[in-house]
Amino acid sequence: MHPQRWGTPDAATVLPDSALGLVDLAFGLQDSPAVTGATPPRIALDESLLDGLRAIVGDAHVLVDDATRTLRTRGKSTPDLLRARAGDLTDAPDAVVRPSGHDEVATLLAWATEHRVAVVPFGGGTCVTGGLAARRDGFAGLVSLDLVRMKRLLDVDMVSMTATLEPGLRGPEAEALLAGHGLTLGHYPQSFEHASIGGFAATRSSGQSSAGYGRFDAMVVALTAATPTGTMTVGSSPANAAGPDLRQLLLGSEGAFGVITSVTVRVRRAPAETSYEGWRWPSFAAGSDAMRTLAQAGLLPTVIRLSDESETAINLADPAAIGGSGDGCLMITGYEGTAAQVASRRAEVTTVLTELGGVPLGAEPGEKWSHGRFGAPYLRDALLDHGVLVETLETATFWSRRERLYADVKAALTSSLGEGSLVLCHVSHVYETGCSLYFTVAARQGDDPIAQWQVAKAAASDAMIAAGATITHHHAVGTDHRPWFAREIGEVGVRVLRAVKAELDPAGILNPGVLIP
Ligand SMILES: Cc1cc2nc3c(=O)[nH]c(=O)nc-3n(C[C@H](O)[C@H](O)[C@H](O)COP(=O)(O)OP(=O)(O)OC[C@H]3O[C@@H](n4cnc5c(N)ncnc54)[C@H](O)[C@@H]3O)c2cc1C
Repeated sequence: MHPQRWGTPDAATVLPDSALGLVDLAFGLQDSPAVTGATPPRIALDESLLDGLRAIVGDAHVLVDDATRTLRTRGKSTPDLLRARAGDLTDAPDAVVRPSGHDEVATLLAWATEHRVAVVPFGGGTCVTGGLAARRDGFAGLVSLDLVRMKRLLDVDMVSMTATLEPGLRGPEAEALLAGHGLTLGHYPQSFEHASIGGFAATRSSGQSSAGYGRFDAMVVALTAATPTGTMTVGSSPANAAGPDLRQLLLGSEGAFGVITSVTVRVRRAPAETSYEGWRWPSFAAGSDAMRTLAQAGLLPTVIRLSDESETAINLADPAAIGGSGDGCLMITGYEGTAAQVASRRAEVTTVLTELGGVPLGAEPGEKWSHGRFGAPYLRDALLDHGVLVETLETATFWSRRERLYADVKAALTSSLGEGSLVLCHVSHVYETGCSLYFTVAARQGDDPIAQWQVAKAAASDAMIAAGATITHHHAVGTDHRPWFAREIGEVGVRVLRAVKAELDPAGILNPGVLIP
């Protein structure tokens, strides 16, 4: 991936004149070019430590060149991109180390413990919560443990419908391997094209088809992790009552407890048919109530998302048509499966949504959404180029608190970003008992856009905790969410996590400063 932008340069969004005119009107166009030619700081690891790494993974897999170190610096949140655009590479690792498999990872962790070297597991690098910006003070150096060589499909069990994957597989690579067996995982976060299997597990990711396939953590039946004090293999059966579920200790552990070296997931037959369509609702509340009705009746489609009035009006999915998308609230529904499954679920959903007052818009909005579903992050770069601050955040709550959460977070963002800012929202994931709200903001960049965003983010995070919601539904904790995470889980929860950390990583070499409050 480009070190200062999302994805690949070929896919970059070029804003059409119509959109540029609207951006100018809303925020005032300001040229905001990225600094080029910045180099990472001096390598802190001395030659004998680098030789130690080389002895474990081989000379070719210990990389210390500027370009590789730059590419493994931080993740892809807007503050990460703003720092990268400003030429700030202070979080660059001293070396990038690429193990070939579980045993080399385990040896690396033992070596790092002995030599007090901090280790940051690196999957796809799409983290948006500071989970790749570990603390380095008190350590002899910091290495990025890049899982890029661990890309095998280790096993397929067609009887149980499970597959065991190595962590370095990116979303499309995993899907391509599974497609060879007629299977799919069905996990499509917006970062799908670049994020990895290990990253999905380590952050408890949730994809756009979560209504049909479930969150990533719900797909995982077993996993193996190398920790500094030994290997943990968990998940001996589809379900059990053998004490607390230790899979859940590793899922969402963000590289702070161990490095996930294989993941066994539940898989499904690749869908023979897919069909996406749009619905219009008179209000966000009416559309949300319809989603709740479907979820509680057990009638969810594979994909369901609902934009609020502002997001519907702005129509971010299609840069060529920004600002031109009509009234009310747009809902996208999608169906995947056999032709019979698609037809029957679509008929059931259509009956319920029509009864509740939804207006069917046909296939066009659905197809447009499906076509552009991985493209929106490129729009952020185009807007950053023109001096617009763009960022997202997400949360989740129970249905009975949805309205308050929406109002409070929106008010917090609007008042802290000031007049002229845009705050957009959609319901991104739906459950029987509640849903996730995903906010996108845009504002004119001030002199210090990172501080500007941090103020807004803190206000929104306070509002989430005050409303009894979670600080994150699927982006994870990283470093950015740690203070609010501590408030969410309470003092005893914090002590439990610290105790686990002390047991699995007594020297604290794994992702220092990430996750654990
Ligand atoms: C544009 C954009 C869109 C996004 N959309 C979504 C979305 O729709 N849904 C969603 O859930 N998230 C989304 N994200 C967030 C991000 O893609 C997810 O958190 C993803 O799961 C991270 O995977 P990764 O492979 O890139 O992990 P990385 O960014 O490499 O790492 C994330 C964290 O996990 C740790 N880690 C990585 N691999 C391992 C491993 N094998 N063992 C232990 N620890 C490990 C890292 O140290 C880090 O702390 C989005 C991000 C961006 C930039």
